[in-house]
Amino acid sequence: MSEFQTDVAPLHGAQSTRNTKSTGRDAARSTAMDASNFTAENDRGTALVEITDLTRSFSRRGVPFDAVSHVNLTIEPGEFVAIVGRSGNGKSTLINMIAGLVRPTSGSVRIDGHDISTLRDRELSLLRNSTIGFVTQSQTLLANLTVMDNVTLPTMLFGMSTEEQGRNHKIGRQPAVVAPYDSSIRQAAAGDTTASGTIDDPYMPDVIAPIRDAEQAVDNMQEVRNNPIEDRARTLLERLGVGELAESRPRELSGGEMRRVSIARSLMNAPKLLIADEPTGDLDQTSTDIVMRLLREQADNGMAVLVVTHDPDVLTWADKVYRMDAGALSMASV
Ligand SMILES: Nc1ncnc2c1ncn2[C@@H]1O[C@H](COP(=O)(O)OP(=O)(O)OP(=O)(O)O)[C@@H](O)[C@H]1O
Repeated sequence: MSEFQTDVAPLHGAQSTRNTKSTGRDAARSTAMDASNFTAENDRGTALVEITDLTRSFSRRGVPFDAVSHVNLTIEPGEFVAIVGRSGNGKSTLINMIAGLVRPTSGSVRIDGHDISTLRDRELSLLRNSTIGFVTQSQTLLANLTVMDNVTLPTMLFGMSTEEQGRNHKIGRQPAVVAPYDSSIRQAAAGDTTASGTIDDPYMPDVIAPIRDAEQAVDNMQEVRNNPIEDRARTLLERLGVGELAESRPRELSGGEMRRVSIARSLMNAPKLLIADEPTGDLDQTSTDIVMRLLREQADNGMAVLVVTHDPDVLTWADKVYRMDAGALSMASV
């Protein structure tokens, strides 16, 4: 077993989504988020993602059209799904609806047993922060933080103590950290005006959880030095081939390096569902293989992985490949 598997994989294995009963992560999460009336347990079946007859309409020059049209899709824990399709065919709109960033026109998205259309903004934010890791197509690292601070920042935003993090780590539990939803992190970085990637949607609710003491969280970064959270971040960065960049600033990184750092950040929370929009977009073959091997391992440890890609190399790692064509989703032959 590799060093990475020793240090990182047990976090996933210990709370495999194949076991959807209450886990240490659930307990820690509810404590840290004060969400006693909200659990992310999937008590309605085994599928982590259930999309039913999902449609999203936009209009262009006054003419309505379906960017996503009557899509049905189910993703089980441990399943690696890839979606391909030409530009403008609705892939990003679909994954943004799955992540709760864009409201459907009709149809439903059920994540981990919850119909997200029935959730209030705060509940949706909690579900997303506790369940989903999201790697966006655009770069969203915070320019005024180091790579290490970017990767560990999500663990700070809900204020779990270092002691608590260490306790959970020792027993193989997932610390109560938030999935790195890029916009919320961007907002958390006071004065950061360089990050991009805002999803501009008139129907998008304010689903970003209020970030308590975000600036203080950044100030408290030193507190997490030499603790299990930082160890995990470093292990992920090393696994992704960017470990030596931990103290660098994003402006010092290439596009492919930033992409890998974003992937590390998305995995910090060991989310039940990882959504990645073109995760290998800036990467050469070697780096693509490194990233895909890591994502494949996450799926093998129970994470549901959904990747949108134009990269044929990615498809060989997936369990299922779908094609998006004019908003309609169909199974693709690879
Ligand atoms: N907010 C919006 N308002 C109007 N039209 C939109 C909006 N967002 C997306 N669209 C349109 O919906 C269609 C699908 O866009 P989407 O970004 O989902 O495609 P995509 O398959 O992800 O493309 P790419 O591969 O280039 O990222 C496109 O025609 C796009 O112009």
